Amino acid sequence: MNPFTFQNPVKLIFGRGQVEKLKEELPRYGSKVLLVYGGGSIKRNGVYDDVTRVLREAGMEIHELSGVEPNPRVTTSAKGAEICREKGIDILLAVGGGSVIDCTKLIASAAKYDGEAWDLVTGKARATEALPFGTVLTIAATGSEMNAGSVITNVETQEKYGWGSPLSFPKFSILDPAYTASVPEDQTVYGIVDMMSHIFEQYFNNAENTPVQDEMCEGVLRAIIRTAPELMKDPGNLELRETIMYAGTMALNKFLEMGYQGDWGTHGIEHAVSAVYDIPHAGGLAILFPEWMEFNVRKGTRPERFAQLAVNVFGVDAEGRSTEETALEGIGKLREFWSMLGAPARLADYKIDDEHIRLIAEKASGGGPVGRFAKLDTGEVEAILRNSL
Ligand SMILES: NC(=O)c1ccc[n+]([C@@H]2O[C@H](COP(=O)([O-])OP(=O)(O)OC[C@H]3O[C@@H](n4cnc5c(N)ncnc54)[C@H](O)[C@@H]3O)[C@@H](O)[C@H]2O)c1
Repeated sequence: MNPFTFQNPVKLIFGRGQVEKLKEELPRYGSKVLLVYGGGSIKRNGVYDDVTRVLREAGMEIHELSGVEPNPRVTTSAKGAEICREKGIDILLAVGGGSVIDCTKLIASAAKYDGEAWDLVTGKARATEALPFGTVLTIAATGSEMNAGSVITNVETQEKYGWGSPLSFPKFSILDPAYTASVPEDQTVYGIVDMMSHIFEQYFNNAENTPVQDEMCEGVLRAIIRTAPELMKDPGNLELRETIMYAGTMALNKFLEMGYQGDWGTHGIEHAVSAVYDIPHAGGLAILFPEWMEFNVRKGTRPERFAQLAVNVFGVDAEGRSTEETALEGIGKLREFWSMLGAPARLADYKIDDEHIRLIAEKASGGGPVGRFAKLDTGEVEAILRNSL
């Protein structure tokens, strides 16, 4: 293990009916709340009514920012920051998925920053102050509800970057599995792909002596793999929703990533793809991850790590197989699993051809090699993208 310091200050409030806890949590920070949400799914499934009722009962003055896009735009965060300054907002409440939460994280810091919100995303400036914010999660996927990361798109420059700061942890997050029951089938699948991808990013690391971390990653993956097919058959089952919701949070609240740093290269490549083509983040990951894995196994980048995943998570029998064969068998099982759920497998599924592949590879590797476990150069990223067409 590498030396590490771990801190996660998010108060996690999990379970049915827990939205009532907003009454205790919000007034700690003041009385003016900016409710941030997306395209309106929360109005159709009753979450908006629940939340606004509790806010009224708590005596909060409610302001709203709606229309946060999937793959949230920097312009929307800038607009939110403006509202915060104009109205003297005390606390933000994100009600939605990763997109709404990520947008809210940037609003919180941009509201206290005297410059362009995009500066905070590119690293040109660092947040030194931020408004507090809480979340009510409505889709199991990103883990944004319990981490300090945020992914923001600049449509004008065709850039999409992850950023974060110690100030962008939510003060609290309320997770009611019943709120995820209305998530449509395709988004449920994307969420499952996303959380599995987060674990893969962490699992592929170069630290030594990480048996506890390995078993934790493998255990969460096995639970997801057991639960997801049942959930696809029975989407209203709240016990299955609960398992998947908890798994999504555990996959990226950094409890799995102590003592090492994960690869995170595939996320970098996907962000470059979805900055150029506005595709769902996890749809891109479902296509790219197996190709990233296969590329590295064939290149000889620690194939034993991929073989360990194959055996311990996908139940591949290593008997009579070489390490490489075991690893490739596991990747085949991952492809089968995601296809069985209905995830896309090729960039062509999104009508993406080779026109901008070089540009995407350059965007992904602009700041140097991509990934930590496997440091890929632009040519190698381009090869993975071409294998994904
Ligand atoms: N901050 C992080 O740690 C992190 C990690 C991974 C990805 N991301 C980013 O998060 C974004 C994706 O977030 P996401 O996967 O949570 O999805 P999302 O927030 O984009 O939501 C996906 C879709 O599901 C709908 N939806 C959400 N809840 C619903 C419900 N209860 N019922 C019906 N429809 C519902 C939304 O309206 C939206 O159309 C991407 O921009 C991605 O890059 C962030």
